Amino acid sequence: MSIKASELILNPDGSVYHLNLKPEHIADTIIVVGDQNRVELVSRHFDTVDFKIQKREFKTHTGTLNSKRISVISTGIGTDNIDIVINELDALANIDFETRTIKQHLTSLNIIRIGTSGGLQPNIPIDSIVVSEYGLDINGLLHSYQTETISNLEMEDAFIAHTNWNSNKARPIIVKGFKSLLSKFESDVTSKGITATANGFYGPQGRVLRLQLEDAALNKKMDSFNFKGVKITNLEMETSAIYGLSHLLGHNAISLNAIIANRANGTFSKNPRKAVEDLITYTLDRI
Ligand SMILES: O=P(O)(O)O[C@H]1O[C@H](CO)[C@@H](O)[C@H]1O
Ligand SMILES: O=c1cc[nH]c(=O)[nH]1
Repeated sequence: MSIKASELILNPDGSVYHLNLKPEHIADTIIVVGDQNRVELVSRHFDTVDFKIQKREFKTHTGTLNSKRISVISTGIGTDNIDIVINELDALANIDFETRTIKQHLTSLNIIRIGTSGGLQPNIPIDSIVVSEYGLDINGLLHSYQTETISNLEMEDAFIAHTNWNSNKARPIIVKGFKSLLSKFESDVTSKGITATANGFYGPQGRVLRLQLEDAALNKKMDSFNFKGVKITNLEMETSAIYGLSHLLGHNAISLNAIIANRANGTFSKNPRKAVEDLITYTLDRI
């Protein structure tokens, strides 16, 4: 069955709607970063960059590193943007744009997030790296899809009970990471745990400037959550959607974050750019 023009939207030049990419423009290994200025910080390590494009916040560079073809794409901020990026990347890999039909042989992409994040545990140092063992959706995005196969009910129920989760909010979904990529990217300089993915930077991450929070104790309750030894390490805005959509579409993903804020101690990195550059080097050394 052919996918309608209103569902799979292609630009007049045949590229996919938001990313502005054609299938030949992406590699099977794709680094995703939030900040469009980070694309260049990654691709300047490549041996070659043979393709560059940008539309809105979605900037892509594709090239080679040690003979391996790699793309780096900026997602902008938030799971709403991740929904666009992962669905359009999957379409580029697995839908025939001529016939608008799903390909017989599907390609599994390796998607690697290089992000920044706030640490929740007091003992996770500023400027260190957290590898996400799980993504915790406290933003609701994944509820638009059929999540029975990817959710972890026992863990989610324990989180809901521990935090006395407000039932007016979307039910949290906890998605496991991908074993092979986890073992490739974790080391004795990384911490690992659950990455909570919020749908905002201020209230949704427990920050107070002028507005009071619905649940002022939520960050503390997340800090102290412990499910069979697994704790919530950090808060950011993309990982749960990357993990959830990657599982559902048959891709592999890993999320690596430089901890630039420590929410438990109230501290912020003195040099966040260096923390990000160190994470880029760490990641590229292991690809
Ligand atoms: O630095 P990036 O990758 O954008 O990640 C983090 O920074 C942004 C908020 O400042 C959010 O996107 C959050 O997830
Ligand atoms: O605290 C932080 C730091 C970076 N990004 C976030 O989403 N939160």
